[in-house]
Amino acid sequence: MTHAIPVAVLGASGRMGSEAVRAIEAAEDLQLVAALGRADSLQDLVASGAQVVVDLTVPDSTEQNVAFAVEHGIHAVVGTTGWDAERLGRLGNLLDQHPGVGVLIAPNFALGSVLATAFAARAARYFESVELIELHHPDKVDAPSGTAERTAALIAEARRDAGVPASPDATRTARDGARGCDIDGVRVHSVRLRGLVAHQEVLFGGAGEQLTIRHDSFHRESFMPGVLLGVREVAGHPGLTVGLDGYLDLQA
Ligand SMILES: NC(=O)C1=CN([C@@H]2O[C@H](COP(=O)(O)OP(=O)(O)OC[C@H]3O[C@@H](n4cnc5c(N)ncnc54)[C@H](OP(=O)(O)O)[C@@H]3O)[C@@H](O)[C@H]2O)C=CC1
Ligand SMILES: O=C(O)C1=N[C@H](C(=O)O)C[C@H](O)C1
Repeated sequence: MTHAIPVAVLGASGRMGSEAVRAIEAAEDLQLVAALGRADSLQDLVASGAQVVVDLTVPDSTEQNVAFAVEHGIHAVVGTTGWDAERLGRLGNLLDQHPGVGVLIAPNFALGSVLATAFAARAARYFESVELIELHHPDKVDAPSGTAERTAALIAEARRDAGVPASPDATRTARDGARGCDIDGVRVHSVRLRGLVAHQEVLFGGAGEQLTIRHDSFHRESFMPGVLLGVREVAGHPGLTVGLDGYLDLQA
């Protein structure tokens, strides 16, 4: 049998990090070599001998964590939000200087969510109107969700490519926030509610019809197969990959 991949988790005591620690410990082909939090030094990553780090921390720290990993030749699987175009650009440049290293930035590790986003991008050109609602637990620190940012961007790109005009909207007066935020012309509404985990609806409207593409994560175990897939695959995908779909064959 081949050796187990040594893996470190950053943000190991958080909601996602603790779930990832359990999943990695239960996987025979992976070995958890470090479970680190805010108080630990990133040097512990190097000392642990990790080949792959899973970053499940906070938007404020993820960029420096991943840069450190790349500079030390450690592949990174990143679920943390906050990776806007500027940060991705800087990471791409850094990876150019470390050509053997792979980084996966996965806005959502749940297979159903990855599929829902792909379906939404596919449907985007066929409807006059589109809006998006994301719904999460109230302990989430960022809004809108990273998944919503990515879904909206892909929908906008598909509509632009197909020459679809902006969604109709006659609103002339509105309270702040009433129409959500605007991501590339797609309105995104964020709900924070105790009892929820992670949910998203993409609403498409055409004359006399509506298509809703909804995904629900009821438990964080839904993200674990994607985390494990990322850990197993990242070394084989040098450079930057955005979206778990980059490791899946969604055309099949
Ligand atoms: N891609 C996906 O499928 C998913 C992504 N997420 C994203 O993952 C991130 C984490 O979410 P969640 O687990 O709910 O958040 P939590 O707040 O529960 O966990 C974050 C953890 O990171 C730790 N942390 C903060 N700063 C650092 C640092 N500099 N170095 C190491 N650890 C640090 C925190 O420690 P302390 O408590 O000491 O502050 C905390 O334990 C979010 O961005 C979220 O949006 C969440 C679910 C799924
Ligand atoms: O904070 C969360 O919980 C989640 N964060 C990610 C996001 O912002 O999209 C993924 C999932 O929605 C859960």
